[in-house]
Amino acid sequence: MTTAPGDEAGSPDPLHAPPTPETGPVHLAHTWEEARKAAFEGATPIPPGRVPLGQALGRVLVEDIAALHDMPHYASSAMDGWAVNGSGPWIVSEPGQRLAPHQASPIVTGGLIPPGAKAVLRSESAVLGTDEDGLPLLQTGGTARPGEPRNGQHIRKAGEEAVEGDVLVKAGVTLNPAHLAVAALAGHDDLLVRGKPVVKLLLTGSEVVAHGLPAPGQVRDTFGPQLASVVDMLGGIYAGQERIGDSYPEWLAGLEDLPPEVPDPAALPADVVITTGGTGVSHTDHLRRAVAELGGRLVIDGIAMRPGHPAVLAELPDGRFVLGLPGNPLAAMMALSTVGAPLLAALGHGTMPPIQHVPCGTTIEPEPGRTRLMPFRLLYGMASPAKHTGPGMMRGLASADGVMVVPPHGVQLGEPVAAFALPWGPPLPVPEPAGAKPKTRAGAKGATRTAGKGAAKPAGPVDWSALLG
Ligand SMILES: Nc1nc2c(c(=O)[nH]1)N[C@H]1C(S)=C(S)[C@@H](COP(=O)(O)OP(=O)(O)OC[C@H]3O[C@@H](n4cnc5c(N)ncnc54)[C@H](O)[C@@H]3O)O[C@H]1N2
Ligand code: MOO
Repeated sequence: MTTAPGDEAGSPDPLHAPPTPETGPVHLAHTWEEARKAAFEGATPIPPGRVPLGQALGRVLVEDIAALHDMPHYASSAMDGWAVNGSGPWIVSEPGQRLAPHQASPIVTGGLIPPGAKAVLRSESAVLGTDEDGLPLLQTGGTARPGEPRNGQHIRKAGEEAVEGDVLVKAGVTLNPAHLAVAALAGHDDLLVRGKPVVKLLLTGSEVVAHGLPAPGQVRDTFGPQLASVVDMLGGIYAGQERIGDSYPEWLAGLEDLPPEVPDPAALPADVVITTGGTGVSHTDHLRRAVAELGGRLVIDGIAMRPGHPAVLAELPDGRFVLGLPGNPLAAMMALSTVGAPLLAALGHGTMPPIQHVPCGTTIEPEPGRTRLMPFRLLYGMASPAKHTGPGMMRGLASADGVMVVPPHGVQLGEPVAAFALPWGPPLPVPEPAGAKPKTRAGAKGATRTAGKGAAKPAGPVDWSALLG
């Protein structure tokens, strides 16, 4: 928690103040664009690794899945009934033994076909009686059709699905549940998949409570409920969270990644640790000091943007990245979009998250020296800044269609402004090239009819909800 006076309303502070001749230039190492680039270029794609089948869903396969044995690997019965050799009647012998001609033995579905067996007679097509010596004798009967059982009937032959070495799934696919089942049938316990960053969360702040209504001085945690899913949407593997207070030893231990007292073989080592809070300059903000004590280096130390300017990206000597998000909820999500999204994309073999342009629905005044990230709602195809977007708020982002990247020199009404989609939201609309004709399908159900030259009525009812903020 930052105990120095906050900057909720944009009051002067050492980092936000514009440069003056007295103070000299404010040093925020990176512009918004530079920070994205530094995060993307500072990370190398994680090499492929083997993961157990239970953790392979959604991963990209790097090595073909080939059958490690014939599938099925033994001949088995497809029915409950009798394994038989030759035509009936059959003398009944012990299960599993070699069958001589005119011998049969009981078998269940999936059971190993005994040597000598030529077919399986379903139990409902068989009648078990006795011969004149009182010994068990099997005959066809019941529902048996003429000629039943034919040679090979109801026997699943070994190798009828695949023979050893057959390629079942080609490298490059994104693994679905059926692929995992095939891999199991083929005898695999794990698969070689493309690297993907494992992310752990370190949520800090002794004032943060995870349940119920917080007392004055406490805040309800906004990160626990959302960050795991956002990490997943950004291409990471969420691997758990730890909550700590504001003391330096807790920070140090939280970042140290000491092996647990009881080792957990299923635990994944983190590639990225995302911390929340503690990026400020008060006596309770320990991120930079802990990184320094662990021998880490700062890749990004502050970004000329708002909100989210104190964001930090560091790399520890063991190769883990530490992404320090500011404690203010909206600031944290903007820092995550700016630094976390490119970082996770690069580690996971992805491309730089795209930036598009949307027409700005209002004029936004210049604010020299920093980029502003403004959640917006689309209103008649124009980006209109959402309300309730203070650094500590989430209401505006919760109703937003995307985030505008407003350059320091501002934007004019109608001018295209850079923007990005939200990880959980639909893609931003692609603007139609100037002069493009509206698409119509002649005779299509519900197609808009043009009334006169080029005039088109809106296709559906007008959505006024964006006006409500
Ligand atoms: N003297 C200065 N003070 C501050 C500056 C500055 O430049 N000079 N920058 C302000 C800005 S901007 C931000 S952003 C914050 C960064 O603060 P920290 O990263 O150190 O975070 P904390 O101080 O721990 O918390 C800030 C704020 O966020 C609340 N918080 C923390 N965790 C959670 C959570 N899990 N869920 C909801 N809210 C959380 C915390 O209670 C504080 O209100 O520094 C400013 N100050
Ligand atoms: O407002 Mo701070 O800019 O929350 O990052």
